[in-house]
Amino acid sequence: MPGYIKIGISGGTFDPIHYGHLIVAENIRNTIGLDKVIFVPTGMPPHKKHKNVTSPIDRLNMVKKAVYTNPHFEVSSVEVEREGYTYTIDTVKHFKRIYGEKAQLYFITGADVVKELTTWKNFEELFTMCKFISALRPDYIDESFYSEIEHLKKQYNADIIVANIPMVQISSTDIRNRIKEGKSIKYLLPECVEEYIYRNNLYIKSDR
Ligand SMILES: Nc1ncnc2c1ncn2[C@@H]1O[C@H](COP(=O)(O)OP(=O)(O)OP(=O)(O)O)[C@@H](O)[C@H]1O
Ligand SMILES: O=C(O)c1ccc[n+]([C@@H]2O[C@H](COP(=O)([O-])O)[C@@H](O)[C@H]2O)c1
Repeated sequence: MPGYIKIGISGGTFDPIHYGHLIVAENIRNTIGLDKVIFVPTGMPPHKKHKNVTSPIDRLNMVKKAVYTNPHFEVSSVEVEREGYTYTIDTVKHFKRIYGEKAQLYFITGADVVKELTTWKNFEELFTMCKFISALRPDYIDESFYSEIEHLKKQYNADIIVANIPMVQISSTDIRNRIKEGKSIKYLLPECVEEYIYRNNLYIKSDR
């Protein structure tokens, strides 16, 4: 259909962004034929109320640096700029307003997030507004993952695709722990992000 574009939205805390996020987004872009992927760092994530998350501005800066060299990747500060807790339903409505009916939105998640989708604000309405694509993730794939996908499809008519792409064993938690323990984080995230972390003394005293 002429003028019809496919947009991926990669939402995350990105504390920090790493090659897992980037490799998954690029592979999904290729597999699904997305025109672009917009990375949306969370502002105040409601599900991490009790955790000590790095400032939104530092997380946004790291995402900007990480995606800079990919012409198909963009960054949106819409959640970082929003007052109060940030919810995906508001973000998807924001992109619907911008791109209108000419776009199909695909929200990209990892397998760990799939099991939490029914706890999200207005998730039933969200399922009517965008498709979901889940990347497999080591340690999160078992019988219950696939039965949850079937449940979401059957019960809520969710359009949710499991991406057939290689798994990447990298997490932000592991990166933060390595920094705290004085270990190397080389090859887990782009060098420009690594430099940003050390220049700004991030995660050295992380209590997560
Ligand atoms: N290695 C990975 N493979 C597939 N999906 C991933 C991977 N890392 C993160 N994701 C997905 O990216 C989104 C944002 O993740 P997030 O920024 O919380 O990273 P994380 O590595 O899971 O962080 P943390 O270890 O702090 O929980 C989530 O949907 C998550 O499932
Ligand atoms: O909208 C919600 O209620 C909601 C609840 C929990 C998580 N999310 C979104 O899920 C995405 C991944 O979150 P996280 O914690 O795995 O980085 C991120 O974009 C969050 O805003 C959204």
